[in-house]
Amino acid sequence: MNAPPRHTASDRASSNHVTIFDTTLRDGEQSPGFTMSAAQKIAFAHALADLGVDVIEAGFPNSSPADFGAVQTIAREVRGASIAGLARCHAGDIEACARALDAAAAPRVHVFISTSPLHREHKLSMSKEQVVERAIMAVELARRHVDDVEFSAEDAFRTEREFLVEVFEAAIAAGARTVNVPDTVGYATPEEIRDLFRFLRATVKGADGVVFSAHCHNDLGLAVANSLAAIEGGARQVECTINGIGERAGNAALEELVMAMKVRGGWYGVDTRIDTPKLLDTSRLLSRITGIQVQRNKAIVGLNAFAHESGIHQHGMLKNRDTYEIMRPQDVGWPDSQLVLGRHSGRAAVADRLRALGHVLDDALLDRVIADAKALTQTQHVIGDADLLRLVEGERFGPGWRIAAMSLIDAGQHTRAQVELSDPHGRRVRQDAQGDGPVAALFAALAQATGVDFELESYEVHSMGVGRDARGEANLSARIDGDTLSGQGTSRDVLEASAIAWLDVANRVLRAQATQRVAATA
Ligand SMILES: CC(=O)SCCNC(=O)CCNC(=O)[C@H](O)C(C)(C)COP(=O)(O)OP(=O)(O)OC[C@H]1O[C@@H](n2cnc3c(N)ncnc32)[C@H](O)[C@@H]1OP(=O)(O)O
Ligand SMILES: CC(C)C(=O)C(=O)O
Ligand SMILES: [Mg+2]
Repeated sequence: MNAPPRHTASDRASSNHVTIFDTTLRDGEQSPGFTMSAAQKIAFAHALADLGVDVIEAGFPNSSPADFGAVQTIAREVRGASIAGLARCHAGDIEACARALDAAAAPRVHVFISTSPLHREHKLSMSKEQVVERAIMAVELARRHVDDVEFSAEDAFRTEREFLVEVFEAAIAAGARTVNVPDTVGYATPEEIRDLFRFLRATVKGADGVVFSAHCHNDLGLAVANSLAAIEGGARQVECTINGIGERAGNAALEELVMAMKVRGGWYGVDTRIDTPKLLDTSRLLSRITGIQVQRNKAIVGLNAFAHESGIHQHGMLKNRDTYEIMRPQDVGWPDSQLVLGRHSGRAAVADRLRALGHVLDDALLDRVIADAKALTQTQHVIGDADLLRLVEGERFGPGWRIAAMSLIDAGQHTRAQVELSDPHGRRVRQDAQGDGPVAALFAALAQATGVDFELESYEVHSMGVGRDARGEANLSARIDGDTLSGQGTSRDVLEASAIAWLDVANRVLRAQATQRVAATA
């Protein structure tokens, strides 16, 4: 214990480095739906250290034996970041916190007490004098165990300014190195927060020797904006969480704060140690652990953060990415931006995607494929590569056989499939066949109906799209006359997607046969 901190508090207070204090495992974990097991907390703490956060608030050790154990293991195993534990201004909490942090290379005890009139009167039943006494007791006791002590004035934003100054001065005199100014209920606006930090830094005795920290909640959706305003006001630590999880509407989202500081570095003039290309993986790890996904339009890590569907934006992106992107997707861990083809897409994006798939179409053919694609968006939201290729082949060579109807009947050890196919000339063919399972029965019926048969080299089905628009995509390939032909199909029903993929191959075989016949008679 008592290992010297890597930088003194006054170094950090005056530098342009903003300390990233991650509280995903404490404020995040204490909110409904985000409780984690000890093993999950430990795995996530390693990911946070890898990401480059400066302080990991690992939990509230006196809240339960499980949290004590998790904080203790994190303190023993995780290196590269300070490990903090939370404690009330309560001797038992502080002793437990110090014990849990015993093996940490850089331990921090974080003590807190409410200072606002509302909390003093209704929650703590304490006078101002009692709150100050408790704060001093707690910081002094924590300092007997560790050098690095943080003091938080819970509900600071709704506290009388002169009393806040008094409490912080007492905490600093007792040995606190970081003083945290939480907007516990997310009530502040950016202008007010900036002003409060400027006031505190100018007024509190000993302010130059400590780091001022912001801890903003998101009840009005202002947590990130308020944290950035606090930095403008002189805060040099921000408390935040991955994906913005935390009490009620959450805390400031780490990934948003860090990227705002990076992308708008010229404005804020500060930096962090975060290895930003790891942001997406860290966010996804948290989603896997908690089972809660971020919304598609979430900044930085949502599925739409670098996806463009509308034609005007896609056209701009293809000319110069800066038209519609303020950062590179790779800077936060995405492989690239995505131009999604859908109802709002235009010619430039369709032509570009087709070029990437090896098809350069003349204007007339491209117009027809675009019209077909727009028609397809009546029944599906997203046009995948398989859809686009089938539309091109359909326009070039005629659409070939299509599924008009299909059904499957479980007949004990076998399955019977019945298919009805149609073609653009009005021909219809109906066939049924038996197989070991639904896929075998279906493919046998298709082979008999079309007169084309082949052995599959590969066959796989996976999902594409999400929610109401989730679809199955089937991909298969077959070796025919020395060539490998592949077929793709999409549908809400994976068996129908498989049948479409099978017919995709059969139609190519039939077209090739027709072309050979024409050549032979010419
Ligand atoms: C803004 C925040 O995020 S604060 C952190 C919130 N996190 C949590 O509460 C998660 C962990 N909490 C717990 O596991 C439990 O609440 C415990 C173990 C801390 C306490 O449990 P209990 O002893 O059953 O008390 P309970 O939760 O009902 O009430 C809290 C008590 O702490 C007191 N208290 C609250 N904050 C503080 C504080 N900062 N310093 C001193 N005492 C405090 C309350 O006045 C109340 O005291 P009382 O029991 O004498 O009335
Ligand atoms: C414990 C403190 C820092 C807190 O989480 C809050 O005030 O929101
Ligand atoms: Mg909080």
